[in-house]
Amino acid sequence: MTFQLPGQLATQPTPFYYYDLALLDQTLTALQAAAQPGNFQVHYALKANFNLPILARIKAHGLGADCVSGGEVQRALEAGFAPDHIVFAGVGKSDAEINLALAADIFCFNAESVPELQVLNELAGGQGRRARVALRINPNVDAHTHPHITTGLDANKFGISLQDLAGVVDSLDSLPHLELVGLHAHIGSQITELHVFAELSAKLNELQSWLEGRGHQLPHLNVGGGLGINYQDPDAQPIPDFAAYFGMFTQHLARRPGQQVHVELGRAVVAQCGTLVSRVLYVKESQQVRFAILDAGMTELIRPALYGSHHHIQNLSSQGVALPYDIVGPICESSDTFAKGTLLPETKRGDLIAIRSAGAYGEVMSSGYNLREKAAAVYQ
Ligand SMILES: Cc1ncc(COP(=O)(O)O)c(C=O)c1O
Ligand SMILES: N[C@@H](CCCC[NH3+])C(=O)O
Repeated sequence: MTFQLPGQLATQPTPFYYYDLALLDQTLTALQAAAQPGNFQVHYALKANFNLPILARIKAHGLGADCVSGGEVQRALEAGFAPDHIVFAGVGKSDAEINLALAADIFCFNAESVPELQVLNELAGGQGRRARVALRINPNVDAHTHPHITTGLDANKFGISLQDLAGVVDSLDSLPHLELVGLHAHIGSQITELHVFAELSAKLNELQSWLEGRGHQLPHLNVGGGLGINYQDPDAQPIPDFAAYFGMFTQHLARRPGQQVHVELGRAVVAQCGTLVSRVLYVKESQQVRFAILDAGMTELIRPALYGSHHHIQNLSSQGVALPYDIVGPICESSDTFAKGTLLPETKRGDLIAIRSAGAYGEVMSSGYNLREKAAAVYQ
């Protein structure tokens, strides 16, 4: 499979995000084919991409929604996700956000600290409700990914550390408006070394037995998201290996009879269906470097500037001889660089450039820096 921009988009003003909805559908079909036989329930992590046409497809394939803000809870409801298919995580939920989610009667809050549990208890009581909570634990498992997107180590702000867990569980006795329904963990994103999920499972198994010993049965376990994608060669692997991902939990998680296991994938669902399409404004050759200056920049896709991330870049207009280019945007920052020394066919002003695998954490992280207009999203 090679990437092609639908012909009618060749005249679309650039930059824009192009979403291949057929690929999204194929991805969702493959995801559910891998999840359903093992009875895994997938809550899609809206933070990766919350555009309504994308959410409509995701909902149509039977996934739930994992949200990290009141805005995302509202967006999930607007997209038609049933409240009992919505979960809400986040280390800093505001009172207004908690009240909104309580009023909507969402399935579960993934709670991350004693002070948060206390506020949840008070606000649930104020609404005359009991809030279902899962304790997000910090298992201190290294996800072997970029440090900025590692979330399950002691040094990270996320979750309840294992040393504090006994105290947190004790505190539940004095919080009558909460109902403990599960354990939750999420150790990081863009994970490609799947053995880390075996380590996570082992930690969850230990904790589950310990909680049962204290009289807490858990109707559900939530193992988070994190499955990585192939940024180097998206055409070689447009659909992630979902079977391998679920296989890790089938093999290593000690699931109790009837227990639900939730996963919260974001990137693996939407990354490959999205492409940032841009045009070359100028080619500038200095003594050492040949720059291709695009009309898209870090304002449209910040991942390379923020994490040094690689995205596969193609010139869709040229078949010429390959030359090395530093591919940069128009923003007033030297970090506004998509790639250095990338080989592209000889490139000129007006050429269309595709920046691949941009469907997750692309458009959602865009900004108006330099008073830029938001890029359009087109769906085919
Ligand atoms: C709590 C939680 N769940 C799910 C996700 C989705 O992760 P990913 O896009 O890596 O699948 C994230 C983001 O890392 C997260 O923080
Ligand atoms: N924004 C990150 C992923 C963060 C995941 C959310 N915890 C990325 O682009 O890779």
